[in-house]
Amino acid sequence: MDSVTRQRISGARSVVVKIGSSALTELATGLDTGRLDALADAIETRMRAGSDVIVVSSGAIGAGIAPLGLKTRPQDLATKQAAASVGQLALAHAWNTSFARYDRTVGQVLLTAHDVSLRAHHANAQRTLDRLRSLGAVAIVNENDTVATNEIRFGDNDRLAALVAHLAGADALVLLSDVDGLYDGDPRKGDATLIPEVDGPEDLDGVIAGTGGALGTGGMASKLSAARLAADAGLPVLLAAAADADAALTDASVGTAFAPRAQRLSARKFWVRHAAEATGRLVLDDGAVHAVSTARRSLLSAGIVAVAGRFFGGDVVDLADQTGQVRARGVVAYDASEVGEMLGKSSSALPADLRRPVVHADDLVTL
Ligand SMILES: Nc1ncnc2c1ncn2[C@@H]1O[C@H](COP(=O)(O)OP(=O)(O)O)[C@@H](O)[C@H]1O
Ligand SMILES: N[C@@H](CCC(=O)OP(=O)(O)O)C(=O)O
Repeated sequence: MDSVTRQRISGARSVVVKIGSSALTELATGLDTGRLDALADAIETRMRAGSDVIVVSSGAIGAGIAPLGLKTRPQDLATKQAAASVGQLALAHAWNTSFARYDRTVGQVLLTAHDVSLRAHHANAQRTLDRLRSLGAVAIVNENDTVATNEIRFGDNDRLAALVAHLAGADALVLLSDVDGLYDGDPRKGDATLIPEVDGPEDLDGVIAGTGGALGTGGMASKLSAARLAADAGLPVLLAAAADADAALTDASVGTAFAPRAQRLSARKFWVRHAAEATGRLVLDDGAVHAVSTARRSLLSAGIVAVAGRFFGGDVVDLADQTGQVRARGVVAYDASEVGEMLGKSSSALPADLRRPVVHADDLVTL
């Protein structure tokens, strides 16, 4: 159990540790401060050994269920938000109390997907995280559930944690859950085998990533997509049980280790693929789909058959095929109204100032 990936995780200078609701809360009783203390112990040990740690803590909704007299995890947005507003207070207080045992100060950082989608906001979050770190405080990050609506949600904290790891320039991501790693099928549904190492997509062939527990949000599928996102950013990921936090944070000898891809995406391409909100959509004919997704060429106006949305040059747009499937994303060079005028025209038929590619290959990522 001493792969290069595990060595990178155990030796990482800066680590994002994400803790799932299922590891911190119980439906009937809410927040489990005993488990939270054990996690804070393991994190403090890692910090004293010289690493910077950012905590991404789920559990606000889970911690709000019992105090509000609810019996199950709410499904509608308003009740989820009410539960999160109650629970986030308890959660932040519990982390504060727990780290106070070590005279360690904590800071709460609540983010929306919007905050990391726009590069200006991105820099704000980055600055706060950076200053907390330099002041020796631990950032406790969560999604700002009370203002996030369905359209602008991260969706799950696994994704939030991977994006935070990227924007904070961390060296590794550790996902702690109620399950001790990735199995080839949902272990609650019968026999399943633990997969200790994932070195590339081929190791996921045949793996069934099922839904989460009564309190979790995205289940295993969201952990796998967060691992892919982190891999694109060049970060190794460890998925382990919160009960094994000690081992996970000392020698990374437990759980499933996901190797990063050999060549990380450039920061710009990473941002286009994973963080930015698309403000419009271009529909491409088959030739243009082939050009951008297989031949990795720039998108020219001749291959665009339709345009939707209000966007401006420099925004990120989705590139879809004619069945509606989004095949790529890229930074568009023109405003929506200009692209509307250029549809289907070859560059030579356009005025000189509209002859650049609509999306340059360097600004384009396939999905
Ligand atoms: N292939 C799989 N391997 C491991 N766990 C799986 C798999 N498919 C589904 N699961 C379930 O995913 C759950 C963890 O996801 P979730 O409840 O969302 O956790 P968290 O609250 O930590 O984010 C586990 O309890 C496990 O039962
Ligand atoms: N922001 C939400 C958690 C959302 C979430 O992804 O939960 P989980 O799947 O348990 O990591 C909360 O604090 O309840």
